[in-house]
Amino acid sequence: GAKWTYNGPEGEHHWSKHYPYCGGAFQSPIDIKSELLRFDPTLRPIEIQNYNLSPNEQLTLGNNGHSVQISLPSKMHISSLPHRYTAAQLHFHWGSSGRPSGSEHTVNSKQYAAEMHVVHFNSDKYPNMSMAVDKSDGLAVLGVLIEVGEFNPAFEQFLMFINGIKYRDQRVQVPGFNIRALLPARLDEYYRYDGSLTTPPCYPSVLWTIFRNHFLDMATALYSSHAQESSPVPLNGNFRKPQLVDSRVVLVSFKE
Ligand SMILES: NS(=O)(=O)c1c(F)c(F)c(S(=O)(=O)CCO)c(N[C@H]2CCCc3ccccc32)c1F
Ligand SMILES: [Zn+2]
Repeated sequence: GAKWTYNGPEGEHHWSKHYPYCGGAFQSPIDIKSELLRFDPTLRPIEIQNYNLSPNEQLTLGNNGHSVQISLPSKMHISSLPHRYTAAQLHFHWGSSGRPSGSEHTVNSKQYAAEMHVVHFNSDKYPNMSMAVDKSDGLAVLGVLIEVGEFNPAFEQFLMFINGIKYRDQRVQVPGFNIRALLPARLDEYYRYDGSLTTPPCYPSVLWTIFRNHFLDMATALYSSHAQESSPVPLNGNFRKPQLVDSRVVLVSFKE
């Protein structure tokens, strides 16, 4: 598709010119405000399968010019939703040196240092991500709000390789590790709402599950430009601003 960025003439306020859904309803992220919350006792703890990957497995860590992503094996999936949602990839959103906070979702307007998304597709109904990405029951994304705090060794499992993917379209193979360790201890406390991809084409196809915050120390220099480009463009501030909630309600699995 057309180029898009987080700032400037192809920034988020212009996305809807080429990607109409970006100007539509059910958009993500949102500011998760206390007054929107409705306790739902039917929300079960998230159950995930095969997240503990062996070091013999190779994962592809890549810089796609919009984020750092790790491709995930299809044995990883969420088993507690009405359909099986199979993992496709995980990626991050973060701030910049000038604006250190870079989470997409905010809680009562508090923006966290960063946010991790583990993207899954409904493999009961669709053969792959491409077929699922624009269907209303197509995707389920697990979101982790990340605070800068004591170092989490699990992130080190791939951060040590990040110098190999400084530029767009660079990829490296990294040994598998326990992806579960990137998620918070409690998978029973989360916010749940119907939303969208937070990047173009912004399809309203995502069942969002946002866990409470997490600790992480993530710092390194990445670029959204190719290695051969003379003037490197830093890859940072890759977060979209909160969107209109309209008449949506955010369900919550825990009492404040
Ligand atoms: N915040 S978000 O909405 O979860 C989100 C991102 F923010 C994000 F940057 C990406 S991206 O890295 O692929 C770069 C832009 O598409 C994705 N990719 C998804 C949706 C697009 C198609 C596709 C195909 C295979 C695997 C993953 C994906 C994304 F879902
Ligand atoms: Zn994301």
